Amino acid sequence: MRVDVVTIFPEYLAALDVSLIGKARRDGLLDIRIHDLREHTVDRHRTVDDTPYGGGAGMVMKPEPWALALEGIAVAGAEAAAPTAPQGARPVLLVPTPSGTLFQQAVAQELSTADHLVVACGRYEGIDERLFEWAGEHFDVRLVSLGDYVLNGGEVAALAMIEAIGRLVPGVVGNPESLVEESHSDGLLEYPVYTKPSSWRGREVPEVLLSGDHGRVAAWRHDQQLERTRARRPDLLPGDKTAPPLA
Ligand SMILES: COc1cccc(COC(=O)c2cn[nH]c2)c1
Repeated sequence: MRVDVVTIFPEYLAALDVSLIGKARRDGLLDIRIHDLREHTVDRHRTVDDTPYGGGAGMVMKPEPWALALEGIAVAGAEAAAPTAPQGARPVLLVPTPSGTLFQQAVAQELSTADHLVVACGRYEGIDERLFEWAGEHFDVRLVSLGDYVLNGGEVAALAMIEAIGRLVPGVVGNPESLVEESHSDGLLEYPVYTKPSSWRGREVPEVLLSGDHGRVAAWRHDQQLERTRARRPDLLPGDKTAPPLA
């Protein structure tokens, strides 16, 4: 998968050189390229923002530098896209924004199958809306929120989304088994985990986990997932949300 990130703070994305994502880059599984939006300005002051029409506080990002940056990527990307990419498979333009649809594991799963992801990191009060209208002609535009809170810019959200998506690309995570039993992969929260020592500061590991009875362990883990999900995220449970508390 090719991933282009456009930002006015390229150094923010240095974290993508570390750990599993960094290794996937070095192994060629993820072709991640960071672009400085200011390289695509046309004035001496390298202006990327201006005051909002209609007034109000803050600044709005100008559409032209973004269009120039994205054109450079989309055109270049078209040549460099994986030869197996189906003709006309438009790149996904992923825009982290408080006004987007909620980013969830299902979205990460879907986007992990894309050939080309372009992530636009907005700042200030946002990007001129016409940029997204223009981009819709060349990209599959996805305005996505990490959650109901506001960050100063899209970079932190981009790191989270790229990690959530990238780790699902085949080969990035060594043992794909570890992707199966994760929180949200089966719609429930993850069960509690334990490791050595079996007795720690007077606290014991649940006996069932030491029993060697895989059937009992699996049943206990599933019960724990249900209990945790009921307690912390009843919204994830299908059907009647007011299920009576566990006995
Ligand atoms: C594209 O325009 C903007 C404007 C303002 C901030 C941001 C950064 O994203 C967030 O703040 C965010 C993402 N998910 N939850 C919060 C982008």
